[in-house]
Amino acid sequence: MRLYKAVLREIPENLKPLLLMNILSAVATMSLVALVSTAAREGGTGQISGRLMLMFAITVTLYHVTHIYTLVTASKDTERLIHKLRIGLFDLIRRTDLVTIEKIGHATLQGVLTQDTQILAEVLPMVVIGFQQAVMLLFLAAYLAWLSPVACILAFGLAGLTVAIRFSRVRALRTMMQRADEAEKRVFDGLTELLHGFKEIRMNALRADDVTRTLAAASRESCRESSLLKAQWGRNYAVIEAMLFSLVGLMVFVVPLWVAGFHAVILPTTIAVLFISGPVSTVSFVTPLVTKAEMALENIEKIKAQLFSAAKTAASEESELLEQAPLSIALSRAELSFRDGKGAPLFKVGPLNAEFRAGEITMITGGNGSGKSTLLRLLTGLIPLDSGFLLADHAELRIGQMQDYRNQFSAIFSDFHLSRRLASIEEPDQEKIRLMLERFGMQEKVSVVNGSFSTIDLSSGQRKRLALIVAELEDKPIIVLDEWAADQDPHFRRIFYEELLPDMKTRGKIIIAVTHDDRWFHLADRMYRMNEGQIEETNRATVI
Ligand SMILES: Nc1ncnc2c1ncn2[C@@H]1O[C@H](COP(=O)(O)OP(=O)(O)OP(=O)(O)O)[C@@H](O)[C@H]1O
Repeated sequence: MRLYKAVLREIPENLKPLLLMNILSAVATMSLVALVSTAAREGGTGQISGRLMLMFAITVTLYHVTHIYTLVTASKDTERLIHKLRIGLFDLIRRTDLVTIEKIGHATLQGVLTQDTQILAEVLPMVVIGFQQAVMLLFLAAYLAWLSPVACILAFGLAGLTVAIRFSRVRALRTMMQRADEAEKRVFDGLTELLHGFKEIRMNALRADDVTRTLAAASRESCRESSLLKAQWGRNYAVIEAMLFSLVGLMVFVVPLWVAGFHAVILPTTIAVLFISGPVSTVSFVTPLVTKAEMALENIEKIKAQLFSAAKTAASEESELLEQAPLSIALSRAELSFRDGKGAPLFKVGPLNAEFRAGEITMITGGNGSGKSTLLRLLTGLIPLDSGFLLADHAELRIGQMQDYRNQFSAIFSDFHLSRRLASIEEPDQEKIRLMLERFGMQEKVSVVNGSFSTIDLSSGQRKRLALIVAELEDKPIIVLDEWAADQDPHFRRIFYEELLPDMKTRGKIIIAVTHDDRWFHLADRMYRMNEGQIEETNRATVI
């Protein structure tokens, strides 16, 4: 029971009070059956005592209070469980390396963090109610056994048989749920394709037809799987209903034929059986939901385990600071292979040997797909090496130092993300921001208000300029720029190469720039060229 273990591990605080309330509510239900039976008997004589009415009112109140407590606590605890699971996942995600995150995929992570947690949120309170009703059934069974052992055996025999039939179908239902979930995921993927590729789709009828055809097929499949699943649910529900009516019939028509003197207890027994019907129905309704919640939790835990093992390799428990801001960083015999799902290598980078020094501009060039971005990811510690070493000031970096090492960088990757909040800067220097916005011709468009840019709805070149302003404000010892100037106009390109990079150099930064701008290669102190995953140091003249 994955679900039970998770509850025990994450939110054990209210389990005992919940159990107590469940027992009280079961006692209240049992008392209600007895009171209703007595009142029905007394009603036949034309006299109902006020004491009985008072006891009835107290018992109903007790049931109501315990039920409310169970519902409210279960809902609150479910949200608490989800919050804890999410916080755990957020923390693991931030500690995991980039390859693992990319391998798992954004869609899967989003699915786990939203859909699966949502399923838990909906289902867990119902499971608690199911448990409450199961406890109630135990007490009602005891009461029925006291009234008539034969009636108890027959009633619970039939109820047990129905629930057993339901259980035998759980595996089939689970498979159906999985198929319905997978079909729904294909619809989601198709929708993502439709929305992300909207521009291309609008411009090309053939592409639009193909995407909508695929999406329609996925939706049809999802419709079919969900219909099958819901039809099965409907059939199951009908079986339960038929069982409930059969139970009453059994008590009224069959048992009196077998058991001598049963007529004396026929009224309380029938009332007890009517009270059993609700809980049996709830328990059998909740059973497949447990399966659904278990599946959602399984998804969450699978991703959590994947993230955990990657996070464990990426960082040690003991975090260590570097002795100083590095004056040189290097890769030595560094290797990395991208592999497919079966482990077969797709692309190998390395062995890489390269050094980057403070007060130097190092430019990296190379064709598309030659491994430049991968080199930057390895050098910045975003992805771990398969073999070889990452060095700072000629000393191999220890796992515990990796976070502090990464903290030494400002980076603008080709797929950079610009955040509106200047979260990486403790106290933004307003004057410096104003001057930089002016230098980049952005003073009319953007300002910084309460530590956030007033807008980031800008052109891609303008967003890159803002990213560079952030990097300058961070003022880290190492700056990595992946084709920063590629989408800048000639004016800002010139400012970048002839003013900004030399200025950073004077301030003693390690500057690493991937670039194809051969017009400015002469400004590099060191040049590397990447080719099919290999790196070679080259002199500027050869490259030009
Ligand atoms: N996550 C990944 N999984 C599998 N292969 C990858 C992955 N990332 C990159 N590759 C492969 O590694 C090779 C190098 O990619 P990389 O992005 O480093 O090249 P690049 O030199 O930066 O290219 P470009 O100039 O086009 O940006 C490519 O063949 C690419 O297909």
